[in-house]
Amino acid sequence: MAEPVIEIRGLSKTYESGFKALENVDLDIKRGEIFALLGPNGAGKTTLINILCGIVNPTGGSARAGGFDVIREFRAAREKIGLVPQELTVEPFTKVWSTVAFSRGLFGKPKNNAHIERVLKDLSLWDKRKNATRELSGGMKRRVMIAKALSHEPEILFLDEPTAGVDVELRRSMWNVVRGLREHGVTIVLTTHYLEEAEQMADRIGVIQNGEIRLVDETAALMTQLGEKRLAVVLAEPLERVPDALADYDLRLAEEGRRLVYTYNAATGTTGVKQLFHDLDAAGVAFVDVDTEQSSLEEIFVNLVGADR
Ligand SMILES: Nc1ncnc2c1ncn2[C@@H]1O[C@H](COP(=O)(O)OP(=O)(O)OP(=O)(O)O)[C@@H](O)[C@H]1O
Repeated sequence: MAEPVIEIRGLSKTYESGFKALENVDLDIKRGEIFALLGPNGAGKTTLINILCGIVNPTGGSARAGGFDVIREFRAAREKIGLVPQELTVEPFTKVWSTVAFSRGLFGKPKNNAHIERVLKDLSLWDKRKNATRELSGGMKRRVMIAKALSHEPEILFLDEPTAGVDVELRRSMWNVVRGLREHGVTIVLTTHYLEEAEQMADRIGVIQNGEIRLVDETAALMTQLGEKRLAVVLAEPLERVPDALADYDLRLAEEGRRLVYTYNAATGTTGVKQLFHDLDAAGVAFVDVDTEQSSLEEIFVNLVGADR
């Protein structure tokens, strides 16, 4: 495993109200990966990020970011981190260049115009550098927030729901921006409830629910290990019910009996598809076409977090 850039051990948070927002979280984030923290509202995603950024104090456990303890070595750890919070908070009248350069100054870093220029170019904001932020579109403002978070050359970038309330086109362009940042060596941790976003963007996904990490895995492995596949057989003649001869298969009729849907797990090795075709033939069920589909992360997620979602 690549060297972890974030190490979280037994981290817990009970708020003063007595509410347990995090319970005994263990998690390593690898250097250079895009990690998606996926969970329903109130799962504890922001609490976790806020602890790593020194905004919330944990009530148990420890965490290190970029090699520094986030509490005992707060300043050093914080310098390694760029945070893009959920809410858009840009100063309306300040010019893009100044607002980004100013953020760098807040970390006590010496001026570095070449770095600011590179960040603005990476985020396609270079042409807007002389504009006041209020003259920008919502998507551009969000990119300004990212530029600010990158101004002090952090190793780790936290994006708390980077595409909340953003349209599909902008969301896709944001995904490209984030992938580009990874190519420049930044480790990215993002929170999302958009499953598609985690699926499209992340190298690994951690599912968090009720303050506990339920599962961490490579996105691709998650998809195949947990992914059920479905085979839809398009029937020549609609059926009223599944023939008794096929009762041993996980079959259901769809589209008013015009499709017979077979569910199986592709990861188990034997799919049973060949035998099913044989048995369909033997039962005198004629078909004209087939399609397969793999379950999306959405379904996996719903199966995992169930009714609490
Ligand atoms: N200051 C606080 N005092 C008491 N409870 C809090 C406080 N901040 C957060 N919580 C509670 O902790 C839980 C986790 O909140 P958190 O913001 O970490 O969730 P989240 O996963 O980021 O949710 P969302 O996806 O809605 O942003 C929630 O039930 C929330 O109400």
